Amino acid sequence: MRDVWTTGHVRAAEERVLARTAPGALMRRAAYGVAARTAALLAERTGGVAGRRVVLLVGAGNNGGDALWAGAFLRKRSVGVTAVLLAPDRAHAEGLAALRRAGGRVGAPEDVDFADLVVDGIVGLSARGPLRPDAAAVVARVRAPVVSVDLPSGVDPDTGAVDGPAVTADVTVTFGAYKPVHFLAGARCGDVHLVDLGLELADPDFRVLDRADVARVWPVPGAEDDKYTQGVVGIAAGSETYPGAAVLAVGAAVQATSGLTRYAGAAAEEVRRRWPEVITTGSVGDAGRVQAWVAGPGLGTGKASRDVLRYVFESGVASCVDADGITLLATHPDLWDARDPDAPVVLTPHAREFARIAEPLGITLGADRVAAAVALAAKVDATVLLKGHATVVAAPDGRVLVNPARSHWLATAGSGDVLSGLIGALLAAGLDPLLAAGCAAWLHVRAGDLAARGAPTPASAIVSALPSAIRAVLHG
Ligand SMILES: NC(=O)C1=CN([C@@H]2O[C@H](COP(=O)(O)OP(=O)(O)OC[C@H]3O[C@@H](n4cnc5c(N)ncnc54)[C@H](O)[C@@H]3O)[C@@H](O)[C@H]2O)[C@@H](O)CC1
Ligand SMILES: [K+]
Repeated sequence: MRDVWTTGHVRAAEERVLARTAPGALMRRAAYGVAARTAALLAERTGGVAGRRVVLLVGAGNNGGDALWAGAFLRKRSVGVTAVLLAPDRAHAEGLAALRRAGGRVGAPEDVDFADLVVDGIVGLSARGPLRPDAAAVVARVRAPVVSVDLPSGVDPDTGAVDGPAVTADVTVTFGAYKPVHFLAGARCGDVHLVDLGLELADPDFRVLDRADVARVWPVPGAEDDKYTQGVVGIAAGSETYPGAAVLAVGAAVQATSGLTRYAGAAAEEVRRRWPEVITTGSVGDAGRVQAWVAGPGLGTGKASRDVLRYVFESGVASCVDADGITLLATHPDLWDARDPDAPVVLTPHAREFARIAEPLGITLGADRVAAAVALAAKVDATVLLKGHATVVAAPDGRVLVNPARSHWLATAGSGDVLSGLIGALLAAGLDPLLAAGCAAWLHVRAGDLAARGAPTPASAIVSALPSAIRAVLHG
């Protein structure tokens, strides 16, 4: 589990440490970490360190100070270091003096063309908005690998939003704590390394699950278990027009756990043909007992579908409402009245579905995707999984998980149906809804990677890859 704090919290914690450490000590510790990673990347990309040319892009604040100090440390390893000062009269004075003492020089934007590696110290925690034109012009020249100090300049530290020129780093060296940008805009950051500064921080703004967290809670049958004790999930999905959504959601549920899967709907025949272990019926009322429902994928938005959703809400068990289910809630908000308030609901909107359901409630999906998900979760008292390149899962009590993508092959038709089946199976197994959604998103990404292996993948191949992904989770 990695804990992540927004910049306000990091800054406050830094102030407390600064007050009790020698002036400049924290910055040199941070800069030493940057220098170490820069040397490692130089060695990896060019086969050596001494004699290589590093250009520092130095902005007006302490982020630039870190870069200048890092340059001074690199000089000790005989690296040729040139600083390009973007705000010459505001460059960090001690850092610049240290670089000069160490034999580094101040150069011009053209020096970037001859760099073996560029260190981005343009802007850090105080960054607001995209790169300014002078900084953007220098960054546009960069062809060498980039190490970003704290975060890639031009990317919003707290939301990961990019709305103009910004740096794309190969490596980011950050200090004290992970910030939202590292997971909400992971692709901009490259490999992220954390340098410990001994900060004391309270509860994180969000968390990121890792393999061990998923392994700890993924349902594994014990000696006393049978198909019922592991949780029965019901899938209310698919229609005559869209039987595929049912087959995919059911397939994911069947492969996710050893609990029983039931299916209720118009695609019973197709489901049975593909998944003979599933108990199928034509309607939710005849399905029998379940511990959780998945309602919505390919279901349609007519009267019959509304009745399905109402039945699911009234049944008093946990549910995952996806796709057409979300649209129904947006167009017929009275459906919420059927919901047993003790039964947890997980909503899994993509951006357009999110807007559909949230805007009438006064919540807009802006740059801050985490804030939007948290607001909707609190408003409708449901766990909200907001899909995107970084999946945000917000619980109604304010806890948040973020699950970054590793590639974008998962953005394919039917992929969401697979995710909803996974969530349903984990809800039925009794996982806390936040963890059910978070672990499902995590496994979905890994299965997507296994299925795609660098090429487009159909969603049915993601379903097929689930057992391998679970094996990798459980057995390392
Ligand atoms: N506070 C501390 O204790 C520590 C801070 N450290 C470093 O200090 C950084 C924060 O330093 P500062 O608060 O001085 O601020 P920054 O260095 O992040 O920003 C400084 C200035 O950059 C300019 N700027 C803002 N947005 C810009 C944009 N889009 N394009 C171009 N210029 C822009 C503004 O004039 C801003 O005041 C951290 O990111 C980290 O690198 C580290 O040295 C560790 C210790
Ligand atoms: K930076």
